[in-house]
Amino acid sequence: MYQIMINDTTLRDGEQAAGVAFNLEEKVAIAQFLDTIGVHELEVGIPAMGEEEIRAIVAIRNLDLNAKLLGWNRAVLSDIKASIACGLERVHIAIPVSGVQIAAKFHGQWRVSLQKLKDCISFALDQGLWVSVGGEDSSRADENFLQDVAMLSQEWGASRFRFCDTVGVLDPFRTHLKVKHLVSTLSIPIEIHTHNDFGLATANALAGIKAGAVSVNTTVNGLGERAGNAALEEVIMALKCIYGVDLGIQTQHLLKLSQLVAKASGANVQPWKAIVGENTFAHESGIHAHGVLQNPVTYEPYAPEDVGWERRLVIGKHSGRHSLSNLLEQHGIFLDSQEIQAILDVVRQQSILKKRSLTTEELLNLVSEKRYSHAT
Ligand SMILES: CC(=O)SCCNC(=O)CCNC(=O)[C@H](O)C(C)(C)COP(=O)(O)OP(=O)(O)OC[C@H]1O[C@@H](n2cnc3c(N)ncnc32)[C@H](O)[C@@H]1OP(=O)(O)O
Ligand SMILES: O=C(O)CCC(=O)C(=O)O
Repeated sequence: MYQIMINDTTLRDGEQAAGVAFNLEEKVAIAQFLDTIGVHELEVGIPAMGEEEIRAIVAIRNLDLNAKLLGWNRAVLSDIKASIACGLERVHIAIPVSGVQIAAKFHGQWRVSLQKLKDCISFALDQGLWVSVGGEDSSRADENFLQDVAMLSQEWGASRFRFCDTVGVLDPFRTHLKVKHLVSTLSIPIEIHTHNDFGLATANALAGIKAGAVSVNTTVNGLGERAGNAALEEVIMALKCIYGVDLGIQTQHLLKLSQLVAKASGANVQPWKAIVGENTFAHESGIHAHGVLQNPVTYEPYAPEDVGWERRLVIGKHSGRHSLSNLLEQHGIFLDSQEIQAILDVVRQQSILKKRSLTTEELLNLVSEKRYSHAT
């Protein structure tokens, strides 16, 4: 596969998640972290939002990061001027391309909106900026119209075109078809931007990449509009482990990054969230724990350290003898199989009553209450 670039939009589309508002320090810390681990490009925000946003973007720009920085703009000249005021050298200009969006936002006047796009690209180029164009709602657009807008963007001087599945309605097969078609007709690179309304954002992002997109938009934890975007950590790890494509990103820090963004966004990730959820390397079920004790590869697709986790064996309703003995032995407690089974029976009852697994302390108390501690 060709060189894939991540253009992370946690600081733009991620922050658009309803109820999320990063302050300047949080935006700076997230940008710095993303840069440190080697993310190639950051969509840092929307300068047109005004003073506060501009201050944060300027602070990020002043960090002199390795990552390229991109400002998001509408096809509105004052937006581009705001990006310039931030000192950004790269601007992304978005334009709706579906019938439904053009009707609702531009009263159907697609010629007017294309003229605005042309004027904005031309103005940005005159100012020496690098320009990317986004086809908002590309997935629902008429294919010929989308093609025309992309070709015109290229002709007018854009250096990249973003294919957006704005409301997350594609599946990987249709994503592949649509992106492949664009890739085969344009000479500028394609970026894929996907949403998770049907839980397919990461799969669709990968399908876009397979079809030839060389840049992919992600957000940490999949944060973003409605059901969110393709998650940075999922795209990176899927590319690495499923396709064997190493983006050169320091994946061992992905968990810490996730925690930083969860805190700043006030949105915790669910325990079963791929890569960064707290259950990712937690094994309770007896059959799984037994397998993992023999060889972790039985139930782990990659090593926990690869993303910053440690493996956890959890004792609860579904545990079996092997993991219980293993845990007790780590505390110097050696029981025979009858004793282990008796403890397991109580563990099951207590887990149901407490509606959770048992802590190590609870388990050790249980053993001593049951007077098995003599077996040490
Ligand atoms: C799919 C996406 O994620 S797109 C990104 C969406 N992100 C955001 O909206 C977050 C930040 N947005 C904001 O702070 C504000 O919406 C602003 C500053 C951009 C604009 O604010 P306001 O001037 O108050 O306008 P408001 O948000 O109510 O309406 C949007 C306006 O932008 C226009 N617009 C929307 N998209 C585009 C576009 N791509 N190009 C040009 N104009 C556009 C709309 O037609 C509407 O114009 P109108 O005021 O002439 O009717
Ligand atoms: O950049 C664009 O064109 C729009 C990006 C976006 O957030 C979307 O379409 O969901």
